[in-house]
Amino acid sequence: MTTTVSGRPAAEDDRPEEPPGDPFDRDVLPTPKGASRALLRSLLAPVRGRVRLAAVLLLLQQAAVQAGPLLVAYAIDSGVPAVRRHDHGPLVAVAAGYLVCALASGLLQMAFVRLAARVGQDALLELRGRIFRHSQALSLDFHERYTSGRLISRATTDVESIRELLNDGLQELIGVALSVLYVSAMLLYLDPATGGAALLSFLPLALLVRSYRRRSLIAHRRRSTAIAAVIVKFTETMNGIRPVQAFRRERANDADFDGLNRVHQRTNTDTALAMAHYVVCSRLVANSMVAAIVVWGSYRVADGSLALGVLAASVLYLRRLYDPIDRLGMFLNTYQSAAASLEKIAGLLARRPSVREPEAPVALPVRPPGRPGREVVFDGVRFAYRAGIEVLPRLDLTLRAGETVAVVGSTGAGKSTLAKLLARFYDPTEGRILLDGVPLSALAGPELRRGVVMVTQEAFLFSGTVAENIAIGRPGASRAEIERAAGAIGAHEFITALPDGYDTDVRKRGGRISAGQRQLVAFARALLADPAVLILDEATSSLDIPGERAVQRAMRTVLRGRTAVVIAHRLSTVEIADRVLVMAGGRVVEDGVPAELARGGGHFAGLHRAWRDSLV
Ligand SMILES: Nc1ncnc2c1ncn2[C@@H]1O[C@H](COP(=O)(O)OP(=O)(O)OP(=O)(O)O)[C@@H](O)[C@H]1O
Repeated sequence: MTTTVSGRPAAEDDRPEEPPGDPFDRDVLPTPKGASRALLRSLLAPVRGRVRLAAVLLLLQQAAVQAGPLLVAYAIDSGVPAVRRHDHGPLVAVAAGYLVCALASGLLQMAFVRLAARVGQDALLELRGRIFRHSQALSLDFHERYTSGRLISRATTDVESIRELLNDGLQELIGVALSVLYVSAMLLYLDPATGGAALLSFLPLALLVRSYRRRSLIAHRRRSTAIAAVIVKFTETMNGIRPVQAFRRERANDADFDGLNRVHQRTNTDTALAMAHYVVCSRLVANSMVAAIVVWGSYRVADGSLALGVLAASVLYLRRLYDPIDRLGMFLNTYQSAAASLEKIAGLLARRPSVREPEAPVALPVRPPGRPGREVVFDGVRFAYRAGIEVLPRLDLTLRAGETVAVVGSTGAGKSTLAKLLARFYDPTEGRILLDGVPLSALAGPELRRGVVMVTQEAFLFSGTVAENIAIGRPGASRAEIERAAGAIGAHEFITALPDGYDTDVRKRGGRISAGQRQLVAFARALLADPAVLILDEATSSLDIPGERAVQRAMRTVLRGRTAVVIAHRLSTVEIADRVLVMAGGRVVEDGVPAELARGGGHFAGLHRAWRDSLV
């Protein structure tokens, strides 16, 4: 079995075309063949013209650089004998030529670097934008499994390694390739025997490069995975800093982080070791070759079959031939790092949203005036998050337009799943969900979001002002509309009491807005959105009595005049509902008017009694 730079078996590192198990357990998602290259091509396509111009600049710059030793040979073999004849012309011409070449090479280099930097930056701007847009468009099931830490790693460290390739790496590669071509041509021109011998030395060097590329790609893949793991741990810990501190998880987290950090350090060392191995071996080959050619050339100069100037120029050219081999190592290092990153980004960009926009969207029928909300039908709906583990076995359910439906049941009963299906965060595995007779899957995104809105438990606030947070419900809403919505919800008073009123930044003065107030802002947002169907995942965290009353009042306002589904955790919420659904094991086991069900002898009656007792 072959072993890798870090001593682990190579087999486990081989490119996972069809990796066993869950692809999300790995950092590299399955990528269609050639996707990395296609991605790079598509990034460079809009700047193709400038890439060509940059290549021409580099071509000319190399020609200026490589003219040096030829001028030296001319100076020794023609200039010096001419000086002996008191003819200074050739030597002056050599000096002038040298100066012109040096100047031209500097200016061309500067023009190239500026152009290449602009090309690289344009391509990266596009790539970062693509990663963001694509990630945002991917469905919830993807985000639940991929994690935001990995996405951050893709958009930062992976993009950064591609930046290095575009900025420095390509210049290195083109520079190396051109100088090898020029130098080989010059050597062959000066002395075909020496040139031929130098070219032969490329054979062991090519083998070295091949082996280095393989080792280094493996090392870089591991390194990029290790960085992502560090970022994932970091973001997860900081996002959950409250439970971390509440449960004194700091020590355990330190230990976990230390472990991941060390893996990262080790993978970094692995990439450096692979590079060092290559550099040492390539220098050994290069130096042995130069020594051999110098000895052989000296004998040829001694027996008169080679001019001294040609030997001197050949040795200068040989040095220039082998110098780029180190630089080639640098380039390969950058390239493999970028290739590993490109592979991961391509894998991410190859994911398609599992919840797709319809190809031929259908509009919702116009609501008759005065009719509140829309009718919702779950038609033979079955659902599994993961293949084989069915969470909703089969659901046939009709929610009448304008009805407020409370959904209750023990934890894991499937309440949130039902709500998320109705909000089309997921598509049913089988069956359809209809809104006034139109399948959700046939509604275009904006139409769906106007039709169905879900307010989640955590009542998330985005960075920005309170007014901006409410306006998310209806972009473009006027300040008066925002204030009216907040007033209807009963949030106006607390908002105006904030230091900058509606213009208070919710993040900067973090924590200033309490849990109950956050919910009120979320309700105001929903009221402004004015959807036909509102889904509300009631917060489980208990508020103080005035806070609770304010939220209850606000809830009544926001639910009025539409079809509403509330995942209820409180008796007071169930009591305002027209209908209650009791769920167990993914099925609706009871369905009726709350007061009637409470009088019966089923699940809900028990739950109702327990609630009442807890209030006494
Ligand atoms: N993202 C997910 N991936 C896989 N399984 C999930 C996912 N979300 C929920 N489940 C599973 O689906 C089942 C129903 O979960 P759901 O969240 O709908 O229950 P719930 O009634 O809303 O519970 P709770 O009141 O605790 O929120 C549970 O067995 C749960 O483990």
